[in-house]
Amino acid sequence: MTERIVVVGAALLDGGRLLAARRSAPPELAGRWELPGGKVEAGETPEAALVRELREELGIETEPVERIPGEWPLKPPYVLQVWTARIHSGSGDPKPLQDHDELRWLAPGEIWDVPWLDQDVPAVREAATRLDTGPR
Ligand SMILES: Nc1nc2c([nH]c(=O)n2[C@H]2C[C@H](O)[C@@H](COP(=O)(O)OP(=O)(O)OP(=O)(O)O)O2)c(=O)[nH]1
Repeated sequence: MTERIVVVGAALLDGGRLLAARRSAPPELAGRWELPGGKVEAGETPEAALVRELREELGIETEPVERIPGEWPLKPPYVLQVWTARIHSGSGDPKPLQDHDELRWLAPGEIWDVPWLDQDVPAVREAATRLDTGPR
């Protein structure tokens, strides 16, 4: 069996906008934009990993809403799964505490204004279709 490690990404939706995060490391990914998140650890559910990663990386408390159907290959053995998520009220604004050096809330017409990681493009396309109906 080949090892397969799930990376969870958050499509954080707020006010009809999607949060994009610019990676600061490693060098081959730095400067490109992604959905914040990270690797699911042993014994952890993807939803718990998402909440933990967003707390660590952005300093926010969040709630996963729904899994976006599909799974996208990253550098083996990693695969990307994406959940839409919302920020708890009173949690404050996300801050680039770890792994990122800039954050942007993208309105529907701005989704393709940032250079996403190539492997994130199909997932972002799916996430963008949820903007109209996402939490406000
Ligand atoms: N978080 C995240 N990682 C992504 C995306 N697209 C993509 O190729 N990756 C890659 C980058 C990394 O090689 C891997 C996830 O690593 P990470 O650095 O975000 O995860 P982590 O916090 O758990 O990592 P670590 O520092 O604990 O090793 O997946 C994405 O949209 N979000």
